[in-house]
Amino acid sequence: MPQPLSTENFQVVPPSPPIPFPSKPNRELSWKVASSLFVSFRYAWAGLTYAFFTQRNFRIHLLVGTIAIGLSLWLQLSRVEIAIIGLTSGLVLTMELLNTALESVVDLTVKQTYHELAKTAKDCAAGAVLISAIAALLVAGSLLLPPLLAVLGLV
Ligand SMILES: Nc1ncnc2c1ncn2[C@@H]1O[C@H](COP(=O)(O)OP(=O)(O)OP(=O)(O)O)[C@@H](O)[C@H]1O
Repeated sequence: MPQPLSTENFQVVPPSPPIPFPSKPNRELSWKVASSLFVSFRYAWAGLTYAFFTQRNFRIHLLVGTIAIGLSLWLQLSRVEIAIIGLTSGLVLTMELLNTALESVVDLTVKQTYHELAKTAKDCAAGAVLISAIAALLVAGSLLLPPLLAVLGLV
């Protein structure tokens, strides 16, 4: 027959106070917070122009992505195919921007000193860009290349 539960082995925990729902972001450590949506876009644009003028790889990926989207429109691929090519091109550029952001944070943290963790962070970020670029190549190879070769009369 089941024994009635005893409270002897239980610890009475007072109920914790409810966690207040944050009405404002906690950004006390930030030097500056964008005051409006328009200002946020301006900072985002500043990041994009910084990456464009300082990162050769970003410029290359932007050019290749633009060519890929232009070709997919010219070859009249389906809407889904154009969307996949657009998404993949955007992914590579996004990875490149995140890589640039992470490089800046690492440099800010360790300056010009060697640190094994700095190396891991930068190498992994570079690896992420490489993976996205390989994925983009696969997408281009399977969606763009066959119709392009057909239009050029090579198959
Ligand atoms: N502070 C550091 N400590 C240890 N290794 C570092 C440090 N800074 C850079 N490295 C090594 O040097 C490599 C190149 O660094 P860099 O800052 O040029 O990054 P990157 O990703 O190659 O740059 P980019 O994307 O501009 O080509 C890194 O991948 C990392 O292996």
